[in-house]
Amino acid sequence: MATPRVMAAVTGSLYCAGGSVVLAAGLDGLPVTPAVVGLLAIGVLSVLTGLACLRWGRLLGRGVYHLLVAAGTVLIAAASLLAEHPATATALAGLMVFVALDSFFYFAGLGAVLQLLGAMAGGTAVLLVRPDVPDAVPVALCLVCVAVAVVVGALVRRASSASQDPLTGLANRRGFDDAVDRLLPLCARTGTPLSAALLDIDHFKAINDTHGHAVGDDLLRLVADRWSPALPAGAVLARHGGDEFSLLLPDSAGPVALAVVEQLRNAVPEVGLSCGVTQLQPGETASQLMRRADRALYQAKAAGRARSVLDDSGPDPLATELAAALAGDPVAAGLQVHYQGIVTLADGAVVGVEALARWAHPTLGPLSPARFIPLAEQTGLIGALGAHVLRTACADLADLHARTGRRLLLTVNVSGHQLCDPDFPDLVGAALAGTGWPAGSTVIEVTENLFEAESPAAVAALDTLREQGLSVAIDDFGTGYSSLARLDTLPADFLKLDHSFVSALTTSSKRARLMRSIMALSDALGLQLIAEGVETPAQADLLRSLGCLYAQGYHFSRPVPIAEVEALLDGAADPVPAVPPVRR
Ligand SMILES: Nc1nc2c(ncn2[C@@H]2O[C@H](COP(=O)(O)OP(=O)(O)OP(=O)(O)O)[C@@H](O)[C@H]2O)c(=O)[nH]1
Repeated sequence: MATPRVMAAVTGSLYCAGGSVVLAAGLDGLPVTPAVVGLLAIGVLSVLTGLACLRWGRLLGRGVYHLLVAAGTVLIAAASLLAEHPATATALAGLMVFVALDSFFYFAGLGAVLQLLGAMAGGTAVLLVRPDVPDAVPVALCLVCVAVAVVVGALVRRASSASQDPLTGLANRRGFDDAVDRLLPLCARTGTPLSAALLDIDHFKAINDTHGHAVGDDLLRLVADRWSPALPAGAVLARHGGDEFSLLLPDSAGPVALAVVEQLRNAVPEVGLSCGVTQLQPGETASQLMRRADRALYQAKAAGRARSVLDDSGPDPLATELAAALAGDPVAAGLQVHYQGIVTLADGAVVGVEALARWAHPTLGPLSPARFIPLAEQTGLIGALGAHVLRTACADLADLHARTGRRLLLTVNVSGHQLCDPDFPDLVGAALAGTGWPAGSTVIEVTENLFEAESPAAVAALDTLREQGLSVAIDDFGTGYSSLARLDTLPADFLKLDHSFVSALTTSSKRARLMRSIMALSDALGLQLIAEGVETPAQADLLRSLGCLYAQGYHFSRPVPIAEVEALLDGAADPVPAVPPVRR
């Protein structure tokens, strides 16, 4: 049977097609007469109904489609009656074939037959009242409608058997997936609960091995036969595969679903069953729901089998809050951007800033980025968060430039996930264009691991960004496993030396020698080095003596809001405006 999405697409398309035919018939009948106006009105109404159906039809219940199909019959009959020429009337009555198609595609049994009879009666009646149409035409129309209905009905039956498990007669995995796809958006929209469960026969392989597959098959049939009549209304039971059954329970919250599953287990006391139950969480996809059911099933098995486990672990509430903050007003929700100065080691002058996401949570207070950045990565919110940081930072620095005349270098962290989004370069371009901040003063920071993963999409995005005039920095350099020999092939302009490397500088002479070598290497490759995590004057002095030009760290400045960045500029050791590092 067709899903709401398919019914919307088919009904919408057929209404548009039929409406266009009626419009063409109306325009053919010019000059304007009342009949022509009527035809044009029917045509326009049909096309508009079709477009509305294409847009919103998937939200409608099956009952509304009965009305839409019946309305189609009425509109076609009216158009056929209004047509001036017998050939036009016949052609328009021929659109009843659409009704025959819909009836047996969407509905089963009496509902389908009544719709078909209505179409045949309507088409026959309007053609019979016209003396200029031969009597054989309505007969032919009826035959064509019946033929279409029979063929469509047979095809639908065959297609639905593809969704059925032949052994138990239950839905198979495909049928179950179709049911989830149908019910999940409906429950999400109406806010009614939806629960899912996986029920697995314990040690079924041993039953097969000991008593043979025929006994195993009998057991599967027995389970299905006992369960089917015990299910609550609206429940969908499927054989998910092998000895695993899946159950979908609309209108049931997790604890209710758990009780239903326990009843099912009790209905077959001779069979050991492990079950995982879970309730749909807001914003969850079908695969996330079933993954949690699977996790609960695994827990039931791990706890010793022959039991049910309810997985009530919903998504992290902070993720839900982060999603809401990013979708609404991120600033009001406390999402901020702070800036850590990048200085020239020679004089301590601030020449750039790294933009860093901060979350001053309204109730929990300031949250560590280690708490919410990985969460954003896991939940796919990192793109929206990164876009917010980028836009804010560009606007803040453009504003700072307008007020002080100081053009700082802006570095922004970007994850592999963001880079692999094909729209990312356009998003960056829009942020720059929208704020007037120049590409030449912007650096995209990516971690070394990105290149280890050798993601071609990410590397291609970096190439595109560099073509747009931005620079690229390899962040946390020294923590990954990048071969030094590969450094010359990376699309990068800066190396940001990780703080763990910097912190060991003053305690290990080997590190200092290694540092000298890295500087020589990066110099030879045209990469500018920025030392991160400089926390003590000794580290700064050593880096300076080794010839390192740029650094950042608590020794120079902590990350601060934009309002305090100006003070960093004022407090710079050298009153001469600093020149930011540029791409070579
Ligand atoms: N009789 C029969 N056996 C099937 C059918 N489909 C799959 N199987 C068998 O079902 C068994 C499922 O194996 P497992 O998933 O390891 O199940 P189990 O032995 O119950 O293991 P646990 O679930 O961990 O207790 C396999 O031996 C399959 O060959 C079927 O249609 N009929």
